[in-house]
Amino acid sequence: MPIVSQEDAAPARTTTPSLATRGPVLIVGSGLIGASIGLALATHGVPVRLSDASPSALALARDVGAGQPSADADDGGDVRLVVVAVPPDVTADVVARELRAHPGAVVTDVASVKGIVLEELADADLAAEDLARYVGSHPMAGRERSGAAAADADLFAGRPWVIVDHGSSSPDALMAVRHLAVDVGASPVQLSAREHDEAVALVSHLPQVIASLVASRLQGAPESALALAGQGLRDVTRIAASDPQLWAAILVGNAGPVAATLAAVRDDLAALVSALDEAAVHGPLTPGSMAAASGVVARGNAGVARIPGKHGGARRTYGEVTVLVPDRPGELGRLFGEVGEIGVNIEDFQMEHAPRQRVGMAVLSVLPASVTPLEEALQERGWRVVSA
Ligand SMILES: NC(=O)C1=CN([C@@H]2O[C@H](COP(=O)(O)OP(=O)(O)OC[C@H]3O[C@@H](n4cnc5c(N)ncnc54)[C@H](O)[C@@H]3O)[C@@H](O)[C@H]2O)C=CC1
Ligand SMILES: O=C(O)C(=O)Cc1ccc(O)cc1
Repeated sequence: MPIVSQEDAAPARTTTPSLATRGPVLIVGSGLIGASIGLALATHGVPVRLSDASPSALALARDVGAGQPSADADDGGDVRLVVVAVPPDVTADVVARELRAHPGAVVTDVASVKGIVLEELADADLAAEDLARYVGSHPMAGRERSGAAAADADLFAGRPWVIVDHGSSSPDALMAVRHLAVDVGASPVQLSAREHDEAVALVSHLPQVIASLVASRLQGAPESALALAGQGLRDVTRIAASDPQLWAAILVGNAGPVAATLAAVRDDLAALVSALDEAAVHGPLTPGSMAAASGVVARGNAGVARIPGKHGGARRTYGEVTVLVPDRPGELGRLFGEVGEIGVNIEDFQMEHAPRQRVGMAVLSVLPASVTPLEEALQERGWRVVSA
Protein backbone atom coordinates (compact mmCIF):
# COMPACT_ATOMS: atom_id res chain seq x y z
CA MET A 1 0.00 0.00 0.00
CA PRO A 2 1.67 3.23 -1.11
CA ILE A 3 1.75 6.15 1.29
CA VAL A 4 -0.33 9.01 -0.10
CA SER A 5 -0.50 12.60 1.06
CA GLN A 6 -3.62 13.76 2.88
CA GLU A 7 -4.65 15.70 -0.22
CA ASP A 8 -4.56 12.50 -2.28
CA ALA A 9 -6.40 10.43 0.33
CA ALA A 10 -10.07 9.67 -0.30
CA PRO A 11 -11.95 12.72 1.04
CA ALA A 12 -14.49 12.22 3.81
CA ARG A 13 -17.93 13.02 2.37
CA THR A 14 -21.35 13.38 3.90
CA THR A 15 -23.14 12.69 0.60
CA THR A 16 -24.91 9.33 0.34
CA PRO A 17 -22.30 6.82 -0.78
CA SER A 18 -22.94 3.79 -2.99
CA LEU A 19 -22.62 1.41 -0.01
CA ALA A 20 -25.28 0.27 2.46
CA THR A 21 -23.01 1.26 5.39
CA ARG A 22 -23.89 4.71 6.65
CA GLY A 23 -21.21 6.88 8.22
CA PRO A 24 -19.65 8.38 10.03
CA VAL A 25 -17.87 5.12 10.89
CA LEU A 26 -15.37 5.27 13.74
CA ILE A 27 -12.50 2.79 13.62
CA VAL A 28 -10.71 2.29 16.93
CA GLY A 29 -7.32 0.68 16.36
CA SER A 30 -5.96 1.82 13.02
CA GLY A 31 -3.49 -0.98 12.36
CA LEU A 32 -3.60 -3.57 9.58
CA ILE A 33 -7.27 -4.55 9.91
CA GLY A 34 -8.65 -1.17 11.04
CA ALA A 35 -6.87 0.72 8.26
CA SER A 36 -7.87 -1.89 5.65
CA ILE A 37 -11.55 -1.48 6.63
CA GLY A 38 -11.12 2.31 6.66
CA LEU A 39 -9.57 2.27 3.18
CA ALA A 40 -12.28 0.02 1.76
CA LEU A 41 -15.03 2.32 3.11
CA ALA A 42 -13.32 5.68 2.48
CA THR A 43 -12.60 4.87 -1.17
CA HIS A 44 -16.39 4.50 -1.62
CA GLY A 45 -17.10 7.84 0.02
CA VAL A 46 -18.14 6.64 3.49
CA PRO A 47 -16.86 9.15 6.09
CA VAL A 48 -14.35 7.31 8.29
CA ARG A 49 -12.94 8.55 11.60
CA LEU A 50 -9.87 6.91 13.07
CA SER A 51 -8.51 6.59 16.57
CA ASP A 52 -5.59 4.68 18.04
CA ALA A 53 -3.71 4.56 21.34
CA SER A 54 -0.55 5.18 19.31
CA PRO A 55 -0.29 8.63 17.68
CA SER A 56 2.17 7.34 15.08
CA ALA A 57 -0.10 4.41 14.11
CA LEU A 58 -2.95 6.91 13.75
CA ALA A 59 -0.89 9.26 11.57
CA LEU A 60 0.18 6.37 9.34
CA ALA A 61 -3.42 5.21 8.84
CA ARG A 62 -4.41 8.77 7.93
CA ASP A 63 -1.49 9.00 5.49
CA VAL A 64 -2.48 5.81 3.65
CA GLY A 65 -5.98 7.24 3.14
CA ALA A 66 -7.89 5.13 5.69
CA GLY A 67 -9.82 8.10 7.15
CA GLN A 68 -9.50 11.22 9.29
CA PRO A 69 -8.26 11.21 12.91
CA SER A 70 -11.46 11.59 14.94
CA ALA A 71 -10.15 14.75 16.62
CA ASP A 72 -9.87 16.46 13.18
CA ALA A 73 -13.02 14.99 11.62
CA ASP A 74 -15.23 17.56 9.92
CA ASP A 75 -17.84 15.11 8.58
CA GLY A 76 -20.60 16.22 10.95
CA GLY A 77 -23.21 13.98 12.53
CA ASP A 78 -23.02 11.31 15.17
CA VAL A 79 -21.03 8.13 14.72
CA ARG A 80 -23.34 5.36 13.44
CA LEU A 81 -20.96 2.41 13.50
CA VAL A 82 -17.86 1.78 15.62
CA VAL A 83 -15.40 -0.90 14.49
CA VAL A 84 -13.02 -1.96 17.26
CA ALA A 85 -9.83 -3.35 15.68
CA VAL A 86 -7.45 -3.57 18.65
CA PRO A 87 -5.64 -6.67 20.00
CA PRO A 88 -7.97 -9.32 21.52
CA ASP A 89 -6.82 -8.80 25.13
CA VAL A 90 -8.07 -5.19 25.18
CA THR A 91 -11.05 -5.65 22.84
CA ALA A 92 -13.79 -6.07 25.49
CA ASP A 93 -12.65 -2.98 27.43
CA VAL A 94 -12.64 -0.85 24.28
CA VAL A 95 -16.03 -2.24 23.11
CA ALA A 96 -17.59 -1.38 26.51
CA ARG A 97 -16.05 2.10 26.42
CA GLU A 98 -17.33 2.78 22.88
CA LEU A 99 -20.85 1.48 23.65
CA ARG A 100 -21.02 4.02 26.48
CA ALA A 101 -19.44 6.82 24.45
CA HIS A 102 -21.74 6.46 21.41
CA PRO A 103 -25.24 5.62 22.65
CA GLY A 104 -26.70 5.79 19.12
CA ALA A 105 -24.09 3.61 17.42
CA VAL A 106 -23.76 -0.07 16.60
CA VAL A 107 -20.42 -1.41 17.88
CA THR A 108 -18.59 -4.38 16.42
CA ASP A 109 -15.10 -5.80 16.91
CA VAL A 110 -12.89 -7.83 14.60
CA ALA A 111 -10.86 -9.79 17.17
CA SER A 112 -9.69 -13.26 16.11
CA VAL A 113 -11.32 -14.82 19.22
CA LYS A 114 -14.95 -14.34 20.15
CA GLY A 115 -15.86 -16.29 23.34
CA ILE A 116 -13.39 -14.49 25.60
CA VAL A 117 -14.63 -11.07 24.42
CA LEU A 118 -18.21 -12.04 25.31
CA GLU A 119 -17.11 -13.38 28.71
CA GLU A 120 -15.26 -10.16 29.51
CA LEU A 121 -18.18 -8.01 28.29
CA ALA A 122 -20.53 -9.90 30.61
CA ASP A 123 -18.40 -8.56 33.51
CA ALA A 124 -18.46 -4.99 32.19
CA ASP A 125 -21.82 -4.17 33.78
CA LEU A 126 -23.39 -2.84 30.60
CA ALA A 127 -27.11 -2.02 30.38
CA ALA A 128 -29.09 -4.54 28.27
CA GLU A 129 -29.94 -1.88 25.67
CA ASP A 130 -26.24 -1.08 25.28
CA LEU A 131 -25.27 -4.74 24.87
CA ALA A 132 -27.99 -5.10 22.20
CA ARG A 133 -26.00 -2.66 20.01
CA TYR A 134 -22.93 -4.93 20.10
CA VAL A 135 -22.26 -7.67 17.53
CA GLY A 136 -18.97 -9.56 17.47
CA SER A 137 -17.35 -10.25 14.14
CA HIS A 138 -14.19 -11.63 12.56
CA PRO A 139 -13.01 -11.10 9.00
CA MET A 140 -11.22 -14.28 7.92
CA ALA A 141 -8.55 -12.36 6.08
CA GLY A 142 -5.33 -10.85 7.14
CA ARG A 143 -1.65 -11.08 6.67
CA GLU A 144 1.56 -11.76 8.50
CA ARG A 145 2.36 -8.03 8.81
CA SER A 146 0.90 -5.54 11.29
CA GLY A 147 0.15 -1.84 11.01
CA ALA A 148 -1.47 0.45 8.45
CA ALA A 149 1.56 0.30 6.12
CA ALA A 150 0.40 -3.20 5.13
CA ALA A 151 -3.28 -2.17 4.79
CA ASP A 152 -5.17 -3.10 1.64
CA ALA A 153 -8.69 -2.03 0.60
CA ASP A 154 -9.15 -5.42 -1.11
CA LEU A 155 -8.01 -7.51 1.86
CA PHE A 156 -11.51 -8.84 2.55
CA ALA A 157 -12.67 -9.42 -1.04
CA GLY A 158 -14.20 -12.87 -1.39
CA ARG A 159 -13.32 -13.88 2.18
CA PRO A 160 -15.75 -15.11 4.87
CA TRP A 161 -16.62 -12.61 7.62
CA VAL A 162 -17.96 -14.31 10.75
CA ILE A 163 -20.80 -12.57 12.57
CA VAL A 164 -21.61 -13.59 16.15
CA ASP A 165 -25.05 -12.86 17.59
CA HIS A 166 -24.53 -13.09 21.36
CA GLY A 167 -28.19 -13.93 21.89
CA SER A 168 -29.47 -10.42 22.48
CA SER A 169 -27.86 -8.51 19.60
CA SER A 170 -30.58 -6.36 18.00
CA PRO A 171 -31.69 -7.11 14.42
CA ASP A 172 -30.59 -3.58 13.39
CA ALA A 173 -27.13 -4.13 14.83
CA LEU A 174 -26.81 -7.50 13.08
CA MET A 175 -27.90 -5.91 9.80
CA ALA A 176 -25.39 -3.05 10.15
CA VAL A 177 -22.51 -5.51 10.61
CA ARG A 178 -23.71 -7.65 7.68
CA HIS A 179 -23.74 -4.49 5.56
CA LEU A 180 -20.19 -3.67 6.65
CA ALA A 181 -18.97 -7.16 5.67
CA VAL A 182 -20.69 -7.05 2.28
CA ASP A 183 -19.56 -3.48 1.58
CA VAL A 184 -15.89 -4.42 1.97
CA GLY A 185 -16.41 -7.39 -0.37
CA ALA A 186 -16.66 -10.20 2.20
CA SER A 187 -19.31 -12.93 2.65
CA PRO A 188 -21.07 -12.86 6.04
CA VAL A 189 -21.27 -16.20 7.91
CA GLN A 190 -23.27 -16.34 11.16
CA LEU A 191 -21.87 -18.60 13.91
CA SER A 192 -22.03 -18.86 17.68
CA ALA A 193 -18.93 -17.74 19.59
CA ARG A 194 -18.16 -21.36 20.44
CA GLU A 195 -18.56 -22.61 16.86
CA HIS A 196 -16.30 -19.78 15.71
CA ASP A 197 -13.59 -20.41 18.29
CA GLU A 198 -13.47 -24.16 17.60
CA ALA A 199 -13.35 -23.57 13.84
CA VAL A 200 -10.57 -20.98 13.94
CA ALA A 201 -8.53 -23.12 16.35
CA LEU A 202 -8.30 -25.63 13.49
CA VAL A 203 -8.13 -23.46 10.35
CA SER A 204 -6.17 -20.44 11.62
CA HIS A 205 -4.56 -20.92 15.03
CA LEU A 206 -3.18 -24.43 14.42
CA PRO A 207 -1.51 -23.39 11.11
CA GLN A 208 0.07 -20.40 12.87
CA VAL A 209 1.55 -22.55 15.64
CA ILE A 210 2.80 -25.21 13.20
CA ALA A 211 4.36 -22.56 10.91
CA SER A 212 6.08 -20.98 13.91
CA LEU A 213 7.33 -24.34 15.21
CA VAL A 214 8.71 -25.37 11.81
CA ALA A 215 10.37 -21.98 11.25
CA SER A 216 11.85 -21.98 14.74
CA ARG A 217 13.80 -25.17 13.83
CA LEU A 218 15.64 -23.06 11.23
CA GLN A 219 17.20 -20.69 13.78
CA GLY A 220 20.40 -22.65 14.27
CA ALA A 221 20.47 -24.30 10.83
CA PRO A 222 23.68 -23.99 8.81
CA GLU A 223 23.60 -21.58 5.83
CA SER A 224 24.40 -24.52 3.55
CA ALA A 225 21.14 -26.21 4.55
CA LEU A 226 19.07 -23.02 4.24
CA ALA A 227 20.45 -22.47 0.72
CA LEU A 228 18.62 -25.63 -0.37
CA ALA A 229 15.22 -24.31 0.75
CA GLY A 230 12.48 -24.55 -1.85
CA GLN A 231 8.86 -23.56 -2.19
CA GLY A 232 7.63 -26.20 0.27
CA LEU A 233 9.44 -24.56 3.18
CA ARG A 234 8.26 -21.10 2.07
CA ASP A 235 4.63 -22.30 1.78
CA VAL A 236 4.65 -23.84 5.25
CA THR A 237 6.40 -20.93 7.01
CA ARG A 238 4.93 -17.74 5.42
CA ILE A 239 2.82 -16.90 8.45
CA ALA A 240 5.74 -17.55 10.84
CA ALA A 241 6.57 -13.85 10.23
CA SER A 242 3.43 -12.82 12.22
CA ASP A 243 3.50 -10.49 15.23
CA PRO A 244 4.38 -12.50 18.42
CA GLN A 245 2.47 -10.22 20.80
CA LEU A 246 -0.75 -10.23 18.77
CA TRP A 247 -0.60 -14.00 18.31
CA ALA A 248 0.15 -14.64 21.98
CA ALA A 249 -3.08 -12.79 22.83
CA ILE A 250 -4.99 -14.80 20.18
CA LEU A 251 -3.65 -18.18 21.36
CA VAL A 252 -4.23 -17.63 25.06
CA GLY A 253 -7.62 -16.05 24.27
CA ASN A 254 -8.65 -19.32 22.57
CA ALA A 255 -6.65 -21.58 24.89
CA GLY A 256 -9.11 -24.49 25.25
CA PRO A 257 -9.84 -25.19 21.55
CA VAL A 258 -6.21 -24.52 20.53
CA ALA A 259 -4.84 -26.87 23.21
CA ALA A 260 -7.29 -29.62 22.15
CA THR A 261 -6.28 -29.31 18.49
CA LEU A 262 -2.58 -29.29 19.33
CA ALA A 263 -2.97 -32.34 21.59
CA ALA A 264 -4.41 -34.30 18.63
CA VAL A 265 -1.42 -33.25 16.50
CA ARG A 266 0.95 -34.21 19.33
CA ASP A 267 -0.56 -37.73 19.40
CA ASP A 268 -0.16 -38.13 15.61
CA LEU A 269 3.40 -36.84 15.86
CA ALA A 270 4.26 -39.16 18.75
CA ALA A 271 3.06 -42.19 16.73
CA LEU A 272 5.18 -41.17 13.73
CA VAL A 273 8.27 -40.46 15.84
CA SER A 274 8.00 -43.85 17.49
CA ALA A 275 7.68 -45.64 14.09
CA LEU A 276 10.67 -43.71 12.71
CA ASP A 277 12.74 -44.45 15.82
CA GLU A 278 12.09 -48.15 15.19
CA ALA A 279 13.08 -47.76 11.51
CA ALA A 280 16.23 -45.84 12.49
CA VAL A 281 17.34 -48.66 14.79
CA HIS A 282 16.12 -51.74 12.87
CA GLY A 283 16.14 -50.52 9.25
CA PRO A 284 13.62 -48.93 6.89
CA LEU A 285 11.75 -52.20 6.28
CA THR A 286 10.89 -52.68 9.96
CA PRO A 287 7.26 -53.87 10.07
CA GLY A 288 4.86 -50.97 10.50
CA SER A 289 7.20 -48.10 9.63
CA MET A 290 6.15 -47.70 5.98
CA ALA A 291 2.47 -47.81 6.96
CA ALA A 292 2.98 -45.20 9.68
CA ALA A 293 4.81 -42.83 7.32
CA SER A 294 2.49 -43.27 4.34
CA GLY A 295 -0.54 -42.96 6.65
CA VAL A 296 0.56 -39.49 7.75
CA VAL A 297 0.96 -38.32 4.15
CA ALA A 298 -2.23 -40.05 2.90
CA ARG A 299 -4.36 -38.53 5.68
CA GLY A 300 -2.83 -35.17 4.73
CA ASN A 301 -3.86 -35.78 1.08
CA ALA A 302 -7.42 -36.38 2.24
CA GLY A 303 -7.41 -33.26 4.42
CA VAL A 304 -5.93 -30.89 1.85
CA ALA A 305 -8.50 -32.00 -0.73
CA ARG A 306 -11.19 -30.63 1.60
CA ILE A 307 -9.88 -27.03 1.67
CA PRO A 308 -12.39 -24.96 -0.31
CA GLY A 309 -11.44 -22.79 -3.30
CA LYS A 310 -10.41 -19.15 -3.12
CA HIS A 311 -13.95 -17.72 -2.82
CA GLY A 312 -15.09 -20.33 -0.34
CA GLY A 313 -16.80 -22.54 -2.94
CA ALA A 314 -15.92 -26.12 -3.78
CA ARG A 315 -12.23 -26.60 -4.48
CA ARG A 316 -11.57 -26.53 -8.23
CA THR A 317 -8.77 -28.31 -9.92
CA TYR A 318 -6.88 -25.83 -12.05
CA GLY A 319 -4.23 -26.47 -14.63
CA GLU A 320 -0.81 -24.88 -14.21
CA VAL A 321 1.29 -22.98 -16.71
CA THR A 322 4.88 -22.38 -15.59
CA VAL A 323 6.74 -19.49 -17.18
CA LEU A 324 10.37 -18.42 -16.66
CA VAL A 325 10.42 -14.74 -15.74
CA PRO A 326 13.67 -12.73 -15.91
CA ASP A 327 14.53 -11.21 -12.51
CA ARG A 328 14.11 -7.61 -13.73
CA PRO A 329 11.70 -4.87 -12.65
CA GLY A 330 8.44 -4.91 -14.62
CA GLU A 331 8.74 -8.42 -16.10
CA LEU A 332 6.01 -9.95 -13.94
CA GLY A 333 3.66 -7.05 -14.76
CA ARG A 334 4.41 -7.58 -18.49
CA LEU A 335 3.57 -11.31 -18.15
CA PHE A 336 0.28 -10.59 -16.36
CA GLY A 337 -0.61 -7.94 -18.96
CA GLU A 338 0.02 -10.36 -21.83
CA VAL A 339 -1.98 -13.17 -20.20
CA GLY A 340 -4.85 -10.64 -19.96
CA GLU A 341 -4.42 -9.69 -23.65
CA ILE A 342 -4.56 -13.41 -24.56
CA GLY A 343 -7.90 -13.45 -22.70
CA VAL A 344 -7.09 -15.95 -19.94
CA ASN A 345 -8.05 -15.37 -16.30
CA ILE A 346 -5.38 -16.12 -13.69
CA GLU A 347 -7.17 -18.05 -10.93
CA ASP A 348 -4.15 -18.30 -8.65
CA PHE A 349 -0.46 -17.53 -8.79
CA GLN A 350 2.81 -18.55 -7.16
CA MET A 351 6.34 -17.29 -7.69
CA GLU A 352 9.14 -19.77 -7.16
CA HIS A 353 12.75 -18.67 -6.86
CA ALA A 354 15.84 -20.79 -7.03
CA PRO A 355 18.68 -19.33 -4.96
CA ARG A 356 21.27 -17.39 -6.98
CA GLN A 357 19.38 -17.77 -10.28
CA ARG A 358 18.52 -14.78 -12.43
CA VAL A 359 15.06 -16.05 -13.34
CA GLY A 360 12.00 -16.89 -11.31
CA MET A 361 9.30 -19.40 -12.18
CA ALA A 362 5.81 -17.94 -12.30
CA VAL A 363 3.26 -20.71 -11.80
CA LEU A 364 -0.09 -19.53 -13.20
CA SER A 365 -3.21 -21.51 -12.24
CA VAL A 366 -5.82 -21.32 -14.99
CA LEU A 367 -8.87 -23.31 -16.08
CA PRO A 368 -7.71 -26.68 -17.49
CA ALA A 369 -9.07 -25.86 -20.98
CA SER A 370 -6.88 -22.72 -21.10
CA VAL A 371 -3.56 -24.47 -20.38
CA THR A 372 -2.51 -25.45 -23.92
CA PRO A 373 -3.79 -22.30 -25.70
CA LEU A 374 -2.07 -20.12 -23.09
CA GLU A 375 1.22 -22.02 -23.32
CA GLU A 376 1.18 -21.69 -27.11
CA ALA A 377 0.26 -18.01 -27.10
CA LEU A 378 2.96 -17.17 -24.52
CA GLN A 379 5.60 -19.10 -26.50
CA GLU A 380 4.63 -17.19 -29.65
CA ARG A 381 5.20 -13.97 -27.74
CA GLY A 382 8.70 -15.11 -26.76
CA TRP A 383 8.11 -16.36 -23.18
CA ARG A 384 9.94 -19.50 -22.02
CA VAL A 385 7.27 -21.94 -20.90
CA VAL A 386 8.30 -24.92 -18.78
CA SER A 387 6.46 -28.08 -19.85
CA ALA A 388 4.62 -29.95 -17.11
N1 LIG B 1 -3.60 -9.61 11.58
C1 LIG B 1 -4.54 -10.34 11.00
O1 LIG B 1 -4.24 -11.02 10.02
C2 LIG B 1 -5.93 -10.34 11.57
C3 LIG B 1 -6.23 -9.75 12.79
N2 LIG B 1 -7.50 -9.74 13.26
C4 LIG B 1 -7.81 -9.13 14.54
O2 LIG B 1 -7.85 -7.72 14.30
C5 LIG B 1 -7.43 -7.01 15.46
C6 LIG B 1 -6.33 -6.03 15.06
O3 LIG B 1 -5.25 -6.75 14.51
P1 LIG B 1 -4.21 -6.04 13.51
O4 LIG B 1 -4.86 -4.96 12.78
O5 LIG B 1 -3.55 -7.14 12.79
O6 LIG B 1 -3.19 -5.45 14.57
P2 LIG B 1 -2.23 -4.15 14.43
O7 LIG B 1 -1.17 -4.34 15.44
O8 LIG B 1 -1.85 -3.93 13.02
O9 LIG B 1 -3.20 -2.97 14.89
C7 LIG B 1 -3.73 -2.87 16.19
C8 LIG B 1 -3.79 -1.39 16.54
O10 LIG B 1 -4.52 -1.24 17.77
C9 LIG B 1 -3.90 -0.19 18.51
N3 LIG B 1 -4.30 -0.32 19.92
C10 LIG B 1 -3.85 -1.23 20.82
N4 LIG B 1 -4.49 -1.07 21.99
C11 LIG B 1 -5.38 -0.05 21.80
C12 LIG B 1 -6.35 0.59 22.65
N5 LIG B 1 -6.55 0.17 23.91
N6 LIG B 1 -7.07 1.62 22.13
C13 LIG B 1 -6.86 2.05 20.86
N7 LIG B 1 -5.96 1.49 20.02
C14 LIG B 1 -5.25 0.44 20.49
C15 LIG B 1 -2.42 -0.36 18.24
O11 LIG B 1 -1.71 0.83 18.49
C16 LIG B 1 -2.41 -0.76 16.76
O12 LIG B 1 -2.26 0.35 15.91
C17 LIG B 1 -6.96 -8.06 16.47
O13 LIG B 1 -7.97 -8.26 17.43
C18 LIG B 1 -6.77 -9.31 15.64
O14 LIG B 1 -7.01 -10.47 16.39
C19 LIG B 1 -8.55 -10.25 12.53
C20 LIG B 1 -8.32 -10.81 11.30
C21 LIG B 1 -6.99 -10.93 10.74
O1 LIG C 1 -2.43 -14.90 6.28
C1 LIG C 1 -3.29 -15.78 6.37
O2 LIG C 1 -3.27 -16.77 5.61
C2 LIG C 1 -4.37 -15.70 7.39
O3 LIG C 1 -5.08 -16.64 7.57
C3 LIG C 1 -4.52 -14.41 8.10
C4 LIG C 1 -5.40 -14.35 9.31
C5 LIG C 1 -4.81 -14.13 10.53
C6 LIG C 1 -5.58 -13.99 11.66
C7 LIG C 1 -6.95 -14.06 11.57
O4 LIG C 1 -7.68 -13.90 12.69
C8 LIG C 1 -7.57 -14.27 10.37
C9 LIG C 1 -6.78 -14.41 9.22
